Formats: sequence, structure tokens, C-alpha cells
Amino acid sequence: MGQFEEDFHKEQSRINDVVKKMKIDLSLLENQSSTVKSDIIEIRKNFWEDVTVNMDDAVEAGETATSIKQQAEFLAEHEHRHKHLDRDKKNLKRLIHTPYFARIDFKEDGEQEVESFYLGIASYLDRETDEFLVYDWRAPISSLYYDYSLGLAKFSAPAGEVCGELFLKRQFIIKDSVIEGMFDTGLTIGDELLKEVLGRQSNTQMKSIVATIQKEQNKIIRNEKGKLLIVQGAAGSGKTSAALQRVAFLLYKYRESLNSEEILLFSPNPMFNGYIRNVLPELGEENMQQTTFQQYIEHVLADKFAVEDAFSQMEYMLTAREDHSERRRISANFKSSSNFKVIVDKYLHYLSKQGLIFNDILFASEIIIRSTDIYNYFYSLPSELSITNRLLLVSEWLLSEVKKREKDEIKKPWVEEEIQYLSKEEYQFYFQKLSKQKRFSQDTFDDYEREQQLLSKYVVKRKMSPVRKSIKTYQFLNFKEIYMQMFTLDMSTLFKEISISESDWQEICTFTLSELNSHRIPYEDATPYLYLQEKIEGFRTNTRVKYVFIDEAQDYSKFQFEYIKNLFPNARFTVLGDINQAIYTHQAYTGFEGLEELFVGEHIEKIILNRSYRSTKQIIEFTSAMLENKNEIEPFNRQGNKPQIIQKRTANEIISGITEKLKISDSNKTIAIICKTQKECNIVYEKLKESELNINLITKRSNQFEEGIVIIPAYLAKGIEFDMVIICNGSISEYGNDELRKLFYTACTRAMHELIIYFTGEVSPFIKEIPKELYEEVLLS
Ligand SMILES: Nc1ncnc2c1ncn2[C@@H]1O[C@H](COP(=O)(O)OP(=O)(O)OP(=O)(O)O)[C@@H](O)[C@H]1O
Repeated sequence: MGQFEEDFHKEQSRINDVVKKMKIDLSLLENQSSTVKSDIIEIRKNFWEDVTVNMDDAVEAGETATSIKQQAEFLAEHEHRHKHLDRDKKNLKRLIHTPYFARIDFKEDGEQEVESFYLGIASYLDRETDEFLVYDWRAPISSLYYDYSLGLAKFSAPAGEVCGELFLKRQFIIKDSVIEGMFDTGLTIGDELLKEVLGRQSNTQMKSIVATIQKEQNKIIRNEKGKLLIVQGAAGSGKTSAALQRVAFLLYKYRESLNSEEILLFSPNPMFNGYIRNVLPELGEENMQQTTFQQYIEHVLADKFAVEDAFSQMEYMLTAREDHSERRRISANFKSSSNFKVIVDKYLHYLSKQGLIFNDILFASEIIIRSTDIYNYFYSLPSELSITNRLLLVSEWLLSEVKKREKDEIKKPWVEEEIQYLSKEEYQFYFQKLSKQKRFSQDTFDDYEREQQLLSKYVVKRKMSPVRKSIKTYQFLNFKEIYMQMFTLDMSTLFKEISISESDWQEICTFTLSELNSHRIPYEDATPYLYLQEKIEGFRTNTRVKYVFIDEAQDYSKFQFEYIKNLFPNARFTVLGDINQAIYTHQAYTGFEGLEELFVGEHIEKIILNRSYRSTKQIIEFTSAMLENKNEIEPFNRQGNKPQIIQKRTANEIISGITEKLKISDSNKTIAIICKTQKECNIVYEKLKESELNINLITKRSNQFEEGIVIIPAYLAKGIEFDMVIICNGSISEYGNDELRKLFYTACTRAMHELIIYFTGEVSPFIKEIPKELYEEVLLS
């Protein structure tokens, strides 16, 4: 038997031993879990029997409450235990399937022996010997595997740095407790396993990458210092993957003080949430909270406006008549720039001296406090106070005015009338309240005068309650008008400082006012609107969230970053993006400089990922050639066919070409037909439907990443990948404008193994620029 066979044999026999122990533990866990489950059923069934219920007097009622509380706690404790056992069971089942993926042999300085450590998705302790048979990939020692090749190595343990030498790095592919592959490697993480993993077909669900995390990615995952961690990474360089493994790492490292509810991920669209849903559970962790920025703004603004989303804005830009889309582009571009923030901040300054717009306070359709009085009161307050603090004082003043008004109202005839018309239930309700009060005030119960007086007070208070509520929620502030006013003032002094012409500003003003007057808020206005509102009314912060992740961050404006930062004052931020995929060209994207400015004085770390793992070498070479910074992206050496560029005479011929391709392609593959817009997707879908192939149309409302063949607009395909990508129309007529370069690049970089681009007439200039040897061309003869 050769050395390899011998090692292989030994390793398999270790796995057999470890799995045997795991199976015994699993059956113990199963027994414990079923006992706890029966206890829970029993407790639920007998809940009321085990509680002493006696409401005879206050003391007895108090004891009853305590008894119920104790019983509920007893139940909760059992349920909690059951949940934990369930989680342990699931982890153990995963470990039995794949006990580990790597082994490292390490000799610590000062020690005689080389020790072997096996790494898996969770730790496993031998209960008899108290020895770790598997180490969690997030344990301190595991970082040796990700960070070092053979030779001198060190890792940070809780007690300090541990130095030594790494003698072996062995990787395994294990399925159903059987070794399917084993590689010894001297490199950081051997290419063999990575090649194996990357060569597999894509899936509708993203997978965890713990067995093959690369050194640069590991820096992201284990980063603990920065208040802000910025990751600029090429398409397919593993930004999303690193972010998700980082969540798992944080949940492990801070398991005593951090839970998944305190981590929030902003993702590009709802479908993406579905795409990444399985990664953390696969690693034995619960998913973090997930949202999209759109969901957030809609949550806040939807009761006032029809809120446009980024995709509708994009679709409009791509499909509207050129003069219309140009006007819109100027507006969107400007509003997401720092220049507009200068205007908003100047406007805030202006408002601190004059110009806030208030609503009258009404009671029963009668004005009880005039907006002019509120205005005067507000501006009579010391101007050194912030607007927010002055508003607080205004609301206190208004509430005291309302109180005075309540006193006057009590004597009015409507009150007596209202008392007479109180329903039986209402009367009883007040009666009970009154009796309670009388108990304390020692009044005689049948004191009719007093009763009448108190009832009047209650009736008036109740009637005034919406007024008080509206004051507390600042409805006396006409915020919509305040925002609109910004587009009506003479801001000419500002234009000296910022780069916008008077005529462009006028265009922007006309467009914005017309939209807001029609109760529509354009996407580019939503964040400035909220920003201004929060600056005036005070930020509604979420102090619970400790980590915020922003994926596809190149699509966020400085306004949005600032808004998110203010919203989560206690959070650390991990922001991941790719400058080459900034598809919202109007967004005036300037890299992450704007973001860094928001964190001046705080610890910022920046990591750049240049190596791309998603696509074959041929696809990466082809797609990177479209970019200005061509040489910065390093392909992983995985071979495939060159991208194909196919010319057709007509759009209908393209459809026939696609149909033929689909018919001969492997049905297990994920295939995306990517069009520039939703409008085109709909047309192509209608035509392809006739082919009897099973095809799914993806729209911005899709929550699910469908299996098989999908038709999807380029801007929705961000972040996702497919075995094969077919670009429906790569003609100059579709992708001729340089502003669409990044959109085209994003669409092409979704391909893992195959990329096919159809066109009619003349091909897009982005392709013409690519050296011919990087693709295969099928032209009409
Ligand atoms: N270390 C790794 N080991 C194995 N696979 C990896 C590794 N890093 C990335 N991948 C794979 O590469 C593909 C791209 O990863 P991911 O989607 O995280 O990249 P991204 O940088 O977010 O891409 P994009 O910006 O283009 O959306 C995925 O299939 C992922 O599983």
C-alpha cells in the first residue's frame, strides 16, 4: 500500500470512529429531546391545574398572578431547552454527514509533539476523554488553516498569541461519512478543493464556503477592529459569501452577547434574500435580519406617497424618450450627490431662522391654535437651540394649550349631551375609573356633582385625545410643504458653490413639485426627504442593532449611507460593493470616499478582493476586458469555453436561436436569459412561452429565485449567478451608450460556466473593444 492509500485508510477509519461516537450522542440527544417534548406537552395540558387560581381579594389575586408567572416560566424554560436540543441535533446530523473538511498538524513552540486538529462546521467534544475531535472553523486555532501555508504560523487565542509550525494541511471531501476526496496542500488553501467546489453546478441557493475560504476573505470574516469595514471586490470575488460567513463568525465569537436579531443585512432585492437564505442555517446559525433599503423607506413613507423604487426608476431611465429620461437623469444624479446635500443642509440652516410650515390645530373642525401662532412661538425660542429641541418645546407648549382648552370645554353644553349618550359599556368603563378614583380621594360615592364633573373631564379628554396624539407625533408640522418649499425658494446664492446651472435647477424644481403634488415621491427624493425630516424632528434610532451589513453598496448614495448610519448609532458597519457594477449611473458614484467621510475619526478598514471565483477563466478574461481597470481582476484558473457572440438577422431569429440552445442544454443547469429592461423581458417571455419550455419570468416582485430557466432584467440579476447566461441582445442599439457599460458588465459577470451573447445589426462597442481571441464569433455570412 502506498503512503497516500495508507493515509487515506487511516483517515477513513478515524472518521468511522468519530461518526460512531456522534451517532451514540445523537441517540442520547434524541432521547433527551423527546423527554423534554413530552414534558412540554404535559405542562401545557396541565397548565391551569398546576396554577392556584383565587381572585377573592387583592392578596389572593397577587398570589394567583405569581403562580401563573412561575408556571409560564417553567414552560418557557422547557421550550428553550427543547430549542437548544433541536439545534444540537441538527448540527450533529450535519457533522455525521460531513464530520470535517480539513486537518492541520501544528507544533506549538516549546511543545514536543505535533498535534492534529480537524476542522468542521461545528465543534465536537468526546464526552469520555473531553478531547475535541472536531474544531469549529471559527475557533481561534482554525485561522491557521485559512491564513498560513506550511511553515511558521501563529494564531490569536484568548490568552494571547500562539506561535509554532504548521506541518500538514489536508483537505477532505466527505459525503455520508465517506471520504470522496483528500488533498494535501502546501498552498494557503489548495487549488484542488477549490477547483472541485467551483466546478460544480450552480444552485438556486447560495452555499457556504467554509472549507475553501481564502486568506483575503478570512480577513473580512474575522475582522473585529473597524467601526467601518469597506470591501471593494470584483464581481464574483466572494463579497456576499464573506459577509455571510462573517455573520456566522460573529455569532460564534460573541455567542454570549450577540444574537441574530441584532445583525441586519441590507440586500439588493427581495429575491436575493431568498437566494442566500440557506447559508447560515447550513452552518448551524439562525439567519440575521434582512431587509432592502426600499422596504425601509416604504415602511416610513407609504402612507403619504406612492413611493417609487430603484427598479422603476431604472426602468424609466432605460425606456423613456431620451429628452424625458435626460431630464430625469439630471434630477436623479443631482439629488444623490453631495451637492444636493449641501443644499439640504443650507436649507436646514435657513429653517432654523425662518420658513418652517405649520398646520393649524383643529378640534371639532374649529381652529384652536393657529399655525401663525405656532410659527411665532417657534421662532421666539432661542435660535441657539436646535430645530429638534425647539420643536420639543413647541409640542410641550401646544399640549399645555390643549389642556387649557380642555378646561374651557368642560363647561360647554356638548359635554353634558355626550354624557347622556354614553353607551352602557362606556358608562361602566368610566364608572369603574371613577370608583377607583373615589377610593383614593375619599369622596362619597353618590356625590352627583362630583361624578358629573369627573365624567365631563373624561369625555373632554377622550375627545381631545386625537389632538394630543397628533401633537406628540408632530403633525402640526407640515413636512411635505416644508420639503417642497426647498424647490421654490430663491437658492441662487447656493449655485455659486455647487456645480448646477440655474436652468437645470429650475427643471429639477418643476419636476419635483409636480411629482410631490401628485402624491408621488421619486426614488431619488425619498432619502433626502427622510433625511430632512429626521434632521428636523430628531432621528428615530434603532439602538438594538449591533452589526449592519450593506451588500451591493455601490448602489447607495451618500445620503443613504448617512441616513443608515444615523439610524443605527450603536452598529458596526460592513459595506461591500464593486465600483464596476455601479449600475445606477445617475447615482454619481464616487467609490467609497463619501462613506469614509461619514466615519472620520473612527476606525476604518478597507479590504480589496481582486480574485474572482464565480466564472471560468475565459469568462473573466472576456468580461474584465470591458473595464477601464482591465488588469485588476485575477481569474481563478478554471477552464471553460470562450464566450460566444452570435449574430442574427432579426429579433425573431434571436428567439429561435435561444430556443434551440435551451432545448439542447442540460436540464439541471440554471440558465438566465438577461435583457436590459423588464419591458424586453416581458416580450421575450411571451415569445419563448410558445416553445413549451419551462421558463420563469422574474420581476421586481419575485421573492423566489426560480429553478431552471429564468428571464430576468439585468438590474435584478445583481448578486446572483447562473451556470449559463444568455444576453438577449448585445447590439449597439441596446448597449451603445457608455453609461450602460456597467450594466452590461454586471449582466455578463453573472455567468459561471457559459456566456452567450446574441445581437442583430452591429454589436455593442463594449464587445468591439475586447480582443477577438477572447471570444468565439458566429457572424452571418
Ligand atoms: N473561497 C471560496 N470558495 C469557494 N467558492 C467561493 C469562494 N469565494 C467565492 N466563491 C464562490 O464564488 C461565487 C461568487 O461569490 P459571491 O456571490 O459571494 O461574490 P460577490 O463578490 O458577492 O459577487 P458579485 O459582486 O458579482 O455579486 C459564489 O458561487 C461563491 O460560492
